[in-house]
Amino acid sequence: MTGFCDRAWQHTVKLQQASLTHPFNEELANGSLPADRFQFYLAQDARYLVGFGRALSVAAARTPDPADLPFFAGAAREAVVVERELHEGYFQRFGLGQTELDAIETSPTCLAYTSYLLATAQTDGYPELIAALLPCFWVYHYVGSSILRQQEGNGPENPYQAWIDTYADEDFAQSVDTCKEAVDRAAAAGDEATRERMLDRFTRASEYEWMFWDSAYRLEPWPTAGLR
Ligand SMILES: Cc1ncc(CO)c(N)n1
Repeated sequence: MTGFCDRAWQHTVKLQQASLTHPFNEELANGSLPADRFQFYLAQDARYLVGFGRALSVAAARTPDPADLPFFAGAAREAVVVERELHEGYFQRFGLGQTELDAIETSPTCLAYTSYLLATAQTDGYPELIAALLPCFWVYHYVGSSILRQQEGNGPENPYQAWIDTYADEDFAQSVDTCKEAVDRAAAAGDEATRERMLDRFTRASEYEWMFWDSAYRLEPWPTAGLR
């Protein structure tokens, strides 16, 4: 029998494919992505990761299965500490200091996605929350590992290689598997209405993943910025 996660991926397969072939990721893969778009992405992602870490901490606190607690608490730490180190490396490489970062305003999409995860953590049940958190792992590993596979053997130095390697990594693959197992268990323990809501949260988060790259590629401004 196929589990919830396999069905959820099938349900969103067009979206996942579109994330992979988005110009942001195609240009990241061949190294041609303009630095300002990657810098904008990093500034947004640094803020996103704090919200993601908070939502993961809520999942750790609320899991009915103590065996899942170390995973969610550990993932919260990874999001805030380890991925932050990846960012720091890039901030140095691009000469981005706190002043430059502060000058990049949190984008509408970054705020929407982060707020969505925090609202889900606050108001939804545990199964819906972890279904919303799963694409954050799965989509990144899918994109990172697909890019790495495409790159096989070719090789001038790509400035984005550290990013690609982080998400293609075996440790990150392990996180995807652990999260999928927790989501499949929560889906199996719930009723059909719960699974419907889980699918909705999974789909919405997958949409936000696509939008996050798209918004960085467009250096998404606030349409109201001129009205302040
Ligand atoms: C937007 C986004 N989603 C997922 C990840 C993976 O942790 C990330 N760094 N940023």
